Amino acid sequence: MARIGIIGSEGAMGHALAMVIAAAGHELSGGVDKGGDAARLADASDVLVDFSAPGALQHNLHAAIGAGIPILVGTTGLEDVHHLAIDNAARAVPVLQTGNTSLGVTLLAHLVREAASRLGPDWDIEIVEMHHRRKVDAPSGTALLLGQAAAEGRGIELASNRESGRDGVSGARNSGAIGFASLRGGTVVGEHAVILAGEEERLTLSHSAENRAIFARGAVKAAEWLIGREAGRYRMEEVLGI
Ligand SMILES: NC(=O)C1=CN([C@@H]2O[C@H](COP(=O)(O)OP(=O)(O)OC[C@H]3O[C@@H](n4cnc5c(N)ncnc54)[C@H](OP(=O)(O)O)[C@@H]3O)[C@@H](O)[C@H]2O)C=CC1
Ligand SMILES: O=C(O)C1=N[C@H](C(=O)O)C[C@H](O)C1
Repeated sequence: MARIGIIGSEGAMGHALAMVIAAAGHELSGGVDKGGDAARLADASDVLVDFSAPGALQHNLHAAIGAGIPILVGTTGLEDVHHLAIDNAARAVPVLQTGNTSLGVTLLAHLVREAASRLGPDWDIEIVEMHHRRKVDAPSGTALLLGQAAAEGRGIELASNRESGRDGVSGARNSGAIGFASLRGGTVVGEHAVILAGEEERLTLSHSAENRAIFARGAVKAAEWLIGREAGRYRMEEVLGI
């Protein structure tokens, strides 16, 4: 049994996590939201699970370091400065950051890497995602994770080949670009499709999340796995062994 502390405990993911933590026989050591004391929560926990907001990240990493415990970062909308902070924190404690903790998306990323590598640069890659109307960041963390997998398969950098938010006379598609399109509406939990468009044929690899429990189950698995590890930055693939 592990003592798991939730950052973002009153949010949609916080509620999904609390149910999975109880079902898995772990102890919910507490939860914090905006203005809460993450350091105190960390002192009472074996591991922190963060599904909150990018603005909270630095504070949460400090809390984990202060208590000497691992932290799983599921929050999306992260920028370079956040990834740098994660790299620094990972020198002191185990940290796992991922835009999607589900088994399905973790496997999908492998398939996308493989497809992008085998099909080569003549196949255009476009990533389409749809989420609920409350979502504040775009493209989704998952779309970016899948874009990163495609870029790795291609042997290119995502940052310099990324095209998103096309509008107006935006010009023809740049050769080798990885495109992103984001839809928002209703209560959609998470839909992602990676389209590889070639000459007169198209391959689509996709994932549909039907319930946030899939993210919560993966997050709890990752939290269990992180306890007792050496300091370092880990990936979801390592947790799931795929
Ligand atoms: N990696 C993955 O697999 C998944 C990632 N996510 C990501 O997780 C995050 C949360 O998603 P979701 O639960 O739907 O969002 P919600 O908006 O439902 O919940 C966010 C929670 O975080 C809290 N919060 C906001 N700012 C802070 C802060 N500075 N410190 C502590 N808590 C804070 C909010 O509290 P308050 O209301 O007081 O502001 C709220 O309780 C998003 O970034 C989302 O993209 C979501 C699903 C899966
Ligand atoms: O905000 C959400 O809800 C989700 N966020 C993650 C993302 O940005 O990809 C994961 C999932 O798709 C749900």
